[in-house]
Amino acid sequence: MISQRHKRDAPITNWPIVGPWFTNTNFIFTSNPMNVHHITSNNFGNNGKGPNYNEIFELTIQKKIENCLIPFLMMHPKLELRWTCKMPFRGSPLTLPAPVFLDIYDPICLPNMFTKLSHFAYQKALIVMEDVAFHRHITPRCLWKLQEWLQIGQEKKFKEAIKAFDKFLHERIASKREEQSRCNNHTKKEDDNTHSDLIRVLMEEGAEKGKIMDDKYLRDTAFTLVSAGSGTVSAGLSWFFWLVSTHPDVETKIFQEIKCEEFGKLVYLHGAICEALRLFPSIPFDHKCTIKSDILLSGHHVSPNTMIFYSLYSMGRMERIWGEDCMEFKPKRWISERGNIIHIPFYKFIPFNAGPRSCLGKDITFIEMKMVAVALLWRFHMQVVEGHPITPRLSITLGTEHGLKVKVTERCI
Ligand code: HEM
Repeated sequence: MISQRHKRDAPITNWPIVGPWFTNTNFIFTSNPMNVHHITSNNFGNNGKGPNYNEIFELTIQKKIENCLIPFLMMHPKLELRWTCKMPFRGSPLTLPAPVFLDIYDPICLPNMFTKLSHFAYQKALIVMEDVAFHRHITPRCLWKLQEWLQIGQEKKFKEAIKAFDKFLHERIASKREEQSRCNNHTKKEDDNTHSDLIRVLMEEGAEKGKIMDDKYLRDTAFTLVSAGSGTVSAGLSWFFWLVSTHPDVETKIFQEIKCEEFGKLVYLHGAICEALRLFPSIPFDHKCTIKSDILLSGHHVSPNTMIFYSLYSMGRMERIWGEDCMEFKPKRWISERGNIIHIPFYKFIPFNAGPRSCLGKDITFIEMKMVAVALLWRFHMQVVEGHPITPRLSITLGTEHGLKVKVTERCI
């Protein structure tokens, strides 16, 4: 059972908030699934991200598991492992999206262990960018704009982080261009032992069409995918493992399922991942901004240029949506009597958002999370270290404030 402190079973609410003109505060907070359905899908055309959005956000999986994750854990038998960083699975061998998309070396990854590389700087830069973006949501625009102009405080850190992340991406692009020209000079394709990754795929796609993809296009695409897919998956994995380690019955059932079923049929594991993302959605809140005036399905009138905030975190914990056991981690709620996954519309199960602007990485997320869960739970038993505080961390992504501390023991299988 999850702490009642997080429970949100108050009536489905809509709160309009209008502040003084100079604070640019014209918000509505809603947790009504019908309103969310209306703004994300039915009346999608009327709800953009708002004029300030761009300012706010200036901003071969199997191989990876086998070469990095498993060797890392096997090297540390009876390991008491603590992912001390704020995002436990970040900067650890489990940070998959960037290595997969950008073919970067991972210092912990065998055989790169002894190579001196400091690519984790890009992860730190991403965390700073997310924190500052969160601040921009809760600070009056005139204040953070002033900080930006004076280049002080959070805004100074933001500029430095963007610069560091850009440097990292441009280095990757330059190295891929070099690799490509080396390959072009080779006549035999068999000699090509370079890896396939996002940048290379985009370059090759351009070459097939007779185009050269410019650095800006490559940088922007890589930036979107790495920033959207890095912290979200790491946060989802952290909460998933915390929930599984604190619910031994669930761990046993997942283990039994992995033993008996093929990867594509892991229904109970799928339910457990949905439950983890329901209770701890990696992106805890979202917003839209109206273009023209509108009437929400709850009957509320909204004027143009109003920010409508909806809490994905609260909506995952509401009795009216999920029933009396809404605070329980219950993978079974996702499984029908016939043993299939129950489909729940996205405006109710909201972690990936709903409508045309929903997450493009949903399918890859389930594949990644299942692969990591199978690889780890099959070989290792994880036990959360008692007394270590587990508190959600407020940012654009919902990490754990003090990291996750678990004792990892190899199973006898
Ligand atoms: C636990 C994992 C994930 C969660 C919970 C999640 C959640 C979300 C949410 C809530 C949005 C909407 C954000 C908004 O309205 O501004 C979004 C958008 C997006 N996500 Fe994910 N995401 C996850 C993983 C990923 C991964 C792994 C990728 C890439 C491979 C990805 C790529 C994207 C992209 C490109 C968008 C922008 C879509 C658009 O604006 O049209 N996501 N995601």
